[in-house]
Amino acid sequence: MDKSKSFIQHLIKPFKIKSSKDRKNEEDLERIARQEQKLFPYETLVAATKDFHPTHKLGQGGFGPVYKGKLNDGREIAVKKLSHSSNQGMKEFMNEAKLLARVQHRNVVNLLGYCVHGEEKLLVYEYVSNESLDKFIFKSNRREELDWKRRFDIIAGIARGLLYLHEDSHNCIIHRDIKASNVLLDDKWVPKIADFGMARLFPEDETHVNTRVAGTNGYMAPEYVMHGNLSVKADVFSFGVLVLELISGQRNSSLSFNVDAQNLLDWAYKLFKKGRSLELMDPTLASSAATEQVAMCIQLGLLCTQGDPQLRPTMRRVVVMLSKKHVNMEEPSRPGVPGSRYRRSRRPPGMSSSVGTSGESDTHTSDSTTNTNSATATSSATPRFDPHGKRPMLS
Ligand SMILES: Nc1ncnc2c1ncn2[C@@H]1O[C@H](COP(=O)(O)OP(=O)(O)OP(=O)(O)O)[C@@H](O)[C@H]1O
Repeated sequence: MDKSKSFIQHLIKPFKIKSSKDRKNEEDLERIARQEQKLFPYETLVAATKDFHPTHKLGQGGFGPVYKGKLNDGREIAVKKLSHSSNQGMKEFMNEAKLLARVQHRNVVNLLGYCVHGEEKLLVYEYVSNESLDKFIFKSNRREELDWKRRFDIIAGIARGLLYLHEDSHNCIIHRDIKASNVLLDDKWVPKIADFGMARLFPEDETHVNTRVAGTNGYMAPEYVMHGNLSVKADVFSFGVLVLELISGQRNSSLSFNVDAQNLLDWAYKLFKKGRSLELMDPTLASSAATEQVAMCIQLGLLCTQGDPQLRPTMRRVVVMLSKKHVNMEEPSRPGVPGSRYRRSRRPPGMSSSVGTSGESDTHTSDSTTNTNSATATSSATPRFDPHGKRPMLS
């Protein structure tokens, strides 16, 4: 009986007059479908940025100019026009962008979608209203805006964002370019990691040489610079450098005062060994610092920048350490000598793209509980090159 009733209801359902609730549901579904598509019409971006007007330009990065825009629904966006040096085909670009647009986390700059127009390729990001971290920590007139609590929360947020990219997003994403200028701050000082997955959008072939220039930066893990061995531990190294920069207000690549050390890592290690870590601290933090927490973060920064990638903790362990009041931490060994970035060189044949999807050669396995080797660094004797454009020139 019940069965036949439901059969009849099923038959008459399509003929029922739609209620406003039904219509609303349908509209919602359409909206969700459109959002899922993540494909922005070019005209929408032209209107949002006032035809890419120079006054809307936020800056020029290595991948092309970035413009601020506002969508009709009021959302603010940042539109990155990829330079034509990306030799990726349209279909591949759309596939990769679609994949990256699924990467969503509070501590990464979310990619809202993408657009293709003729030869042009564009990425549409959520707009992050405050500036990048480097504009605060290295500028004497802005340092005070970041007291210790804010800096600690920023460290913890970046750690969570990186953990997500490494372990919790659909594919493992090794960022490769963690640095202060790639962390944007929102109006509540929440840190957002920018520029993840760019290597996926800029694959190279042997005939294509991108002229992206990157200067010395002091963030790159030595094993990556020297041997092209890429693993999540390269990001852990860069994260460690960033932690020590956030605490000291000094750039690793250029200490602004005279100390008996080659760079910030070396200085931090020497102070740590003498039991005087806190001397590393930015003087503007004196009144707000929780000294025990600062000392813990210095030790954490040193653990992350150890020369041996296998000794560096995973981001999962970093997040755990940061969430505890008291942690037993290992004694850090000597820091690695950070690498510099030079003009991109050609990629050797057979090198895969950067996101560590399974089956690619830049793979890793993350050990989420221990501090032992979680990186399966590539062990080829031939140096391998990062298709991001930040390559060492080894010859
Ligand atoms: N989502 C965003 N919201 C707000 N501003 C942004 C956003 N993305 C980028 N910007 C700004 O646009 C400018 C260019 O950024 P982009 O990331 O392209 O290059 P960069 O970080 O300056 O250099 P590089 O490409 O070498 O990392 C920067 O000033 C950055 O702060």
